[in-house]
Amino acid sequence: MTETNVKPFNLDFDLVTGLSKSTKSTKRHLSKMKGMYADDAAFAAAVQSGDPLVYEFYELDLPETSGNLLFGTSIVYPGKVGNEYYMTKGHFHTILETGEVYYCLSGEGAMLLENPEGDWDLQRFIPGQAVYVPPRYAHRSINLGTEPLVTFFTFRADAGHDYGTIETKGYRKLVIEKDGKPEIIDNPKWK
Ligand SMILES: O=P(O)(O)OC[C@H]1O[C@](O)(CO)[C@@H](O)[C@@H]1O
Ligand SMILES: [Fe+2]
Repeated sequence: MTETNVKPFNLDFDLVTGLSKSTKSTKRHLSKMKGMYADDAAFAAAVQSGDPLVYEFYELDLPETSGNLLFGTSIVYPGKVGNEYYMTKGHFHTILETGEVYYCLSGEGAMLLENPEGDWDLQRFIPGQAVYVPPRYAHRSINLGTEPLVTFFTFRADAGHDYGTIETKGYRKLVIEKDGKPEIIDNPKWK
């Protein structure tokens, strides 16, 4: 398939659950996130006792060209590993200069962003709020509530996902629960 012969189509995404009846999601269980949470003992215990589903999202089968847009929902379930909220792995785009847009449909949480130059930011997700991920920023969604955090995203189809940097270096910041409230702290594992 080329960019020019993709036909118009539509897909359903539930506004509350984020799930689609017409296409299959990609699921990430906790065991796929080794080393990403600060508390290794809490991580191992949670994997041992059932390896919970942390998040799922939709990956469209479109040609990965600069003229196409990939889109779908991302659903981060509520929960914590130790005192750290459930989150996505997070990634830079392989083409670092490509941005992305997220729009929160339900739940509450935040997007943690950081660029290679060391700037970082936490943008709040509440239903109806859009968050812009500028070029160069790694992005990770975090569920800070008690319901699934559902966002709709779209980005240039050739952007690609660079997980390596986050897997080896980690994020500069973490979001943990302290006295019942989210708090941003330095990541003790950041290299
Ligand atoms: O790529 P991660 O960090 O595992 O998180 C997946 C999310 O990121 C995206 O790749 C969009 O940036 C979606 O496919 C999905 O919502
Ligand atoms: Fe992305």
